Amino acid sequence: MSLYYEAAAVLANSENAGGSLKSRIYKNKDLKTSPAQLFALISEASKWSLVLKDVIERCRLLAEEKKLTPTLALLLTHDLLLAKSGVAAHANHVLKLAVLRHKARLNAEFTKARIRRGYATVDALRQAVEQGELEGSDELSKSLYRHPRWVRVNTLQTSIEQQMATTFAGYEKASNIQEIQRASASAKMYFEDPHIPNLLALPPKVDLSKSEAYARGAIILQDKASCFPAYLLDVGPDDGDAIDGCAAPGNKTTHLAAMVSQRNSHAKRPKVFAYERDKARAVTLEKMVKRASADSVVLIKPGADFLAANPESEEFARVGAILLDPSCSGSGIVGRDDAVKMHLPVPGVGGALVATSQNNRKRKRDHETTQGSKTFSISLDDVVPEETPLEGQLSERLTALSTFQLRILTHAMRFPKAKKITYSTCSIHFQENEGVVFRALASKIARARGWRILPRDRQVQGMKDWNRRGVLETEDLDIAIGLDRLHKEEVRNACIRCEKGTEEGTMGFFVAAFVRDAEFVSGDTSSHAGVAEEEEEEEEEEEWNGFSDGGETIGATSMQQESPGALKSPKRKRK
Ligand SMILES: C[S@@+](CC[C@H](N)C(=O)[O-])C[C@H]1O[C@@H](n2cnc3c(N)ncnc32)[C@H](O)[C@@H]1O
Repeated sequence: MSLYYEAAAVLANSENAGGSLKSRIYKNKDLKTSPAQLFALISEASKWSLVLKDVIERCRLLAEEKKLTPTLALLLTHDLLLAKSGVAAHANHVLKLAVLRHKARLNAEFTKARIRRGYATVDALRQAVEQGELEGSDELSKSLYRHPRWVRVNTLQTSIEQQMATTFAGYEKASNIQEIQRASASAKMYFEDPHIPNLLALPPKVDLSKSEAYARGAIILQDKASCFPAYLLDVGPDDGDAIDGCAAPGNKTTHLAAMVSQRNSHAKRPKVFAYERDKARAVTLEKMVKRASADSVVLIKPGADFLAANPESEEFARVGAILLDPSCSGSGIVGRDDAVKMHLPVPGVGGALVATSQNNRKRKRDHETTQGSKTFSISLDDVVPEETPLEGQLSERLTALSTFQLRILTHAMRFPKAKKITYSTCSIHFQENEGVVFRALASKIARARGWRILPRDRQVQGMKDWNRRGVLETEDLDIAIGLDRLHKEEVRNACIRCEKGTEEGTMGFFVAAFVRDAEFVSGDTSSHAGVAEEEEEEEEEEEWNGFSDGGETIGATSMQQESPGALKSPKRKRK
């Protein structure tokens, strides 16, 4: 019987504290029940919860059986009505008796619920539940544009052709993304993305977590927008090594590693240095990199602060490209559609009160049974969110974050051989996006080292074709001062945005790329580079106080410490 109590205890943590449902169950060594049995009960009961909630409320089960909580009632009713071997408890157990007493009424209400929904047989209803059709119609009416399940095919291990012939064999090809957004939530359909190579869109509840390809990292669940930075960086054979300055959990790192590997022969395959300041997140990064078979390309710097990386270090002498995806407000993040919703019955709601001529009580109307209903989402699988929305006073947070983001970006501009940088956030706020870009372009280091925006017409094809571009919130913004109208427009149009809840099916996102020409790259001839170095020396002490040479991390700060003060770089000890 511990099965039901333990399942109810797991579900009591609806905030998903401590990880996804799966990891919380499988990592809990104190459980008496088998993790597989517990996980199966919860995920099955949640799929059926929309129907069972209705059944339980109409039977007034909670009003009559005071020992049952809404969660216990749902789990027990599920097993009573739908599990092959019924309620898993001995015959006289108090919980089993509590539902068995109502078996006939629960069965009758279950039949009525099926008929009301228009399913001729239990098998037909079961199929609809499995395919998320009941939830689907509910959600579809709420939102026109459902968020697809984006799947990146990991070219370090496989190809899109191989995946079409195996993992997605039998899937129907959609002709546009809207077909995916409107399909039933677990329909076996795919759409090949026209902007990002090796990316597929699937309906949101297609369950790939049990597929062999997902388990071994051949496919990676990654939002379309999150694939933009590595693709826009467009690393080529002449770009040498790369850095991912803010790497965990590692989706962009492994994408970058795949692109670096694709474009270089094995013999001269460059490295990707992956910085992650947070030690716990660095552990996840290591796992993700290994699972994606990117460990021969990626060199992880666990617990290391990118701001403390010494650009002059010999180790980075070949770094030509830098990807920066720093912590941000997370305001573009889309709620997880793949999470399973648990609809709990509400005590005192429903009530199969039979109408009598005496008291003229009427059966409560359908809509009343849903009033006050409690619904929560549980995240079933182990996909790690890239960012967690940060809390606090928005304007203060934005000022602190954008100061930190600018420091990260201008630090990257100091790497002597770097000629490409992408800067991205999953934020929708101007201050963290175009605001940082304008400030970076106006910085002394950018001017001294010849950094400029990568204009739209020089971007890689898929990004050039993407129509949602940057915004300029106010014309007289101080950060845009010094740029003439045409240049401002060029920068705005070079910035790429994604909006959540649109027909494009992306999260809210921002990315821009910076480049500089060979004559500015140190060691590549040119008088410009000489002038740049002189100018830069002037500002060095004023703007960046550095750290120890050799890229050692000192005083790495944690995400929670990102107040403007805490975000200052540690001191550099000069030789
Ligand atoms: C938005 S997340 C990165 C998501 C990641 N790019 C991906 O696609 O999976 C930002 C990460 O940067 C890390 N971070 C923030 N500041 C850093 C710094 N100064 N040096 C290294 N890592 C940093 C945070 O701990 C966090 O894990």
